[in-house]
Order: sequence, then C-alpha cells, then structure tokens
Amino acid sequence: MELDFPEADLPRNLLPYDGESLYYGRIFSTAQAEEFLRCFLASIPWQHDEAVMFGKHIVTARKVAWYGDARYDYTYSGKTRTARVWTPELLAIKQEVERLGGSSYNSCLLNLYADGSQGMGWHHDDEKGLGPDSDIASVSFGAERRFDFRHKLSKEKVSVFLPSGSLLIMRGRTQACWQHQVPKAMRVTEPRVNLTFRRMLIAETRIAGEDESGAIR
Ligand SMILES: O=C(O)CCC(=O)C(=O)O
Ligand SMILES: [Fe+2]
Repeated sequence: MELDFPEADLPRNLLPYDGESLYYGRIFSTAQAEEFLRCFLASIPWQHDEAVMFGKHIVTARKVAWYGDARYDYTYSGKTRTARVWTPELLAIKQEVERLGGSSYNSCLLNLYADGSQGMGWHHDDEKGLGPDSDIASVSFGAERRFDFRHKLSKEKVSVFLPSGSLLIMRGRTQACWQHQVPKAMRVTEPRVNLTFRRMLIAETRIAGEDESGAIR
C-alpha cells in the first residue's frame, strides 16, 4: 500500500495495526531544509559504519554519526561507539520535533546516503539501550526516498515517500511488530541525510571516560 495524504490530514498513523508511526509531512520549509542539508554535508564528521555479521567484519556504504546529550558509549552490531555532543542545528531540530511529538530524546543517529545506490535493509531498532516500545523520530533532508514497513507476521507492507524536511515518529509496538527499510533507488543521484532521534536508557549506557561508579578515569 502506498500512501499520499493531503497536508490537512497530517499527522497521521501509517500503520493499520500493531503500532503507531505518525507521519507529519514537511515540518521545515524548502529553504530551511536545504540550509540544514548543506550544513550537515559540510560539517558532520561522517564515517562508514562497521558491524560484525555472521562472524564477518562489514563496512557499510552509507555513512553515520552519533550525537547526544553527553558522550554516551554504546554498542550495537558488536561495535562500541561514542556520541558527540549536540550541534546548534541538531539541537534546534530536536526541540522542534519534541514540541510537535511530545516526546523527548537524548541521542541521535545520523545516516548519510550518498545517492540511490545506498540504502538500509530490513531491520527493527531494538538495541539493548533503547528499551521496549522505543520512540524514534526520523527527520529527512535532501533526496526524497521511499521508506517501507513490513509486518513481521502478516508480511503486510506500507510505504511512504519521505521528502526533504519531513518528520516520521515511530512509537508504541512499531519496532516489536514491524520491520522497516530504505530500499535502493538507482535513479536517485542526490544525497539524503536522515536523523533518527532516540531515547537511550542511561542505566544501560556508559558515559565515555567514566567507570562503573560514575567517576572520571
Ligand atoms: O534513513 C532512514 O529513513 C531510516 C534510518 C533507520 O532506519 C535507522 O537509522 O535505524
Ligand atoms: Fe531503523
């Protein structure tokens, strides 16, 4: 099922059951979204992501960066990362998203897709540090890409195109019951930056430079 809504019907839950994924449409003007994109392309220290999968060391085509309230250390796919502290632009976007969605976030994973040859395969976001029924706010800048959901049991699919400056909030049972992906789109030649704001459980997440007691090493 592909969805296209009049702006007046937004925000709106894209999922027919087992979760809430609210699509808000564009929350930033075209000019503002272009400004953010330029800023992120120029100033974020992008790095290829690494993971251990089926015992093999993998380096992704897509690049990533982590930001947060503090220099959290956290581990997924067998690798530990340390978050950088918010930039003014990320903080401004976070505040607008928190105002609209009514949730609060303490970290953000940024993804850079250089063009349509790069995507992200089917997955759900359930790192230990996220806790159950996590709330993830996804903001997109640059090339419009398709975003798909697939129900884990019924296999029902829902797709939405995410234009520059748009917001999607995944919450409730979304991660437990649905997978999502950003499929490759060979005709897309422009870059896309996606921000996923998350709330990491601090008890599960060590702050870099502190030992178990919280003392600075
Ligand atoms: O790029 C996107 O829209 C999705 C990113 C995503 O699913 C993730 O970072 O977990
Ligand atoms: Fe995800």
